[in-house]
Amino acid sequence: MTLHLDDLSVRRLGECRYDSPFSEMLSTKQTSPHYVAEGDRVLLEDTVSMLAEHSLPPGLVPSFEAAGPRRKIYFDPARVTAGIVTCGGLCPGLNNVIRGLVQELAVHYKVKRILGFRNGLQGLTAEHRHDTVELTPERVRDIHTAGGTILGSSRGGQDADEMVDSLVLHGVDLMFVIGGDGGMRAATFLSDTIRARGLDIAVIGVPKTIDNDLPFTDQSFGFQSAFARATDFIESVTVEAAASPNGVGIVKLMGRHSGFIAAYAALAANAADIVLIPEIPFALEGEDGLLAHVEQHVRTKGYVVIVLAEGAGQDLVEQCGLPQQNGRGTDASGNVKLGNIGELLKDRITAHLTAAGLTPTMRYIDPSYSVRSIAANAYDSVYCLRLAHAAVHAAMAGRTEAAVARWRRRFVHVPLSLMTSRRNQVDPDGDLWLSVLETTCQPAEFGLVRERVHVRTGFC
Ligand SMILES: Nc1ncnc2c1ncn2[C@@H]1O[C@H](COP(=O)(O)OP(=O)(O)O)[C@@H](O)[C@H]1O
Ligand SMILES: O=P(O)(O)OC[C@H]1O[C@](O)(COP(=O)(O)O)[C@@H](O)[C@@H]1O
Ligand SMILES: [Mg+2]
Repeated sequence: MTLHLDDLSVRRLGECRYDSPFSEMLSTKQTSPHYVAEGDRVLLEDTVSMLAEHSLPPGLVPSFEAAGPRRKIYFDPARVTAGIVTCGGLCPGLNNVIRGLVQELAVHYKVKRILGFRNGLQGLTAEHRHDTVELTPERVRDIHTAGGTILGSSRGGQDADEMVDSLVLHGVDLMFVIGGDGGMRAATFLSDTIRARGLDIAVIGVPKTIDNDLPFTDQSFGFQSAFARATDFIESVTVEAAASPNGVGIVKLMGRHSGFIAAYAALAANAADIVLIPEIPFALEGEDGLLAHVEQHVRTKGYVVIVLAEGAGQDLVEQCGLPQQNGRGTDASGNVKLGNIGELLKDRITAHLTAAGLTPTMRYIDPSYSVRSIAANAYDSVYCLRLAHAAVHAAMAGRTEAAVARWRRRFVHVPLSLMTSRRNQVDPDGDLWLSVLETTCQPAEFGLVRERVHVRTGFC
């Protein structure tokens, strides 16, 4: 993918004229080093070879604007109303982000009115727009101890004009959209309409996805909590498979198009023999196919453990799955409904091993919702809080059509257009996948020789 310098710049609503009330907290006030300097930017690329390739003067080196508090802000905090919405699938840490936004807005910027829209973007439709929740520090004090989102979430398309009408009706100046790829597209859609109507509303996205499939962010919040939980299931299935004659343990994890949860959980458990992800197609039959490898493990070790991302092997489900295993159409948000690769593998492995005289003891777990509905762990709690702080600073400083993200371990502003420009996936030629191969000792390909596509973020 090739980027231009303009792609990295974040839109500003206008000149920042107000002193930040944040300065009351910082002892050195206007000169505090905590304020972000105008020229503070975070490099897009961090390898010497990539930087050398460009050999550009510093002002032209591709970089993101650093997030954080500004001395001067765009909005007058005393007059501001903020809105918050959570969209799409659940993810550990949603409540932490809501809590962080509310606390930062109310305590440090002294924003008096913060509205939560209920049940995702549905809450911005004409029918539901009056069913909002007034959010205060007291209301959100303990919400981070629970998974899910106190605001509710949903999938499904809404009319942008109708949603912007709701923002206008409630007098919303700052809108925080906590969502995945769909939510970031919806935030773009909202921003386009706001801009077309000449309204002074900042839209800031907080990228959310347990699949870790959003680009330009080191790792999405909640991901670490989710894969830690997934690890427990791999450990249980391993114990079961190891204790059973011809044991076959299969854990199917979420990951529509990206196999990060499967890869990380498999590494953490360090017990899987085979990891299958959407990024790497595989064959069932043949001497290098998956079934032959499964049989070999059962013959030599006595059992086999497979960690499977739900989006893996979709071509196989389509070609040879039973009708009830096939995915059909799309969900309300337009996401492809996946076929059930877990059920297909269960059936095919059982048939194959039985025919080979190794009647298996099948232990198949699909823990999907139990993985993403938990509360954030300590690491993600910190991460969510800091993302929320960055989001509030960005919006108060009049940044819009942008998401806050952590890039190269710094918090930055990423234009929404970039956030939706590509999908973050496990690079089959990268070091993460190599670690999986090193740990499982599985072959790089199961019966299929992959066409090698070199994925990297280019710049011109
Ligand atoms: N291209 C789009 N334009 C406008 N709204 C969208 C678009 N894609 C998704 N949305 C909306 O964003 C919300 C969240 O999307 P969804 O795909 O369900 O979850 P996520 O944000 O977790 O990816 C849904 O209400 C959906 O209708
Ligand atoms: O919530 P649903 O509709 O059952 O969809 C399940 C999907 O949601 C996810 O958990 C996350 O998707 P989003 O974060 O994009 O909403 C996927 O891993 C999974 O495929
Ligand atoms: Mg999504």
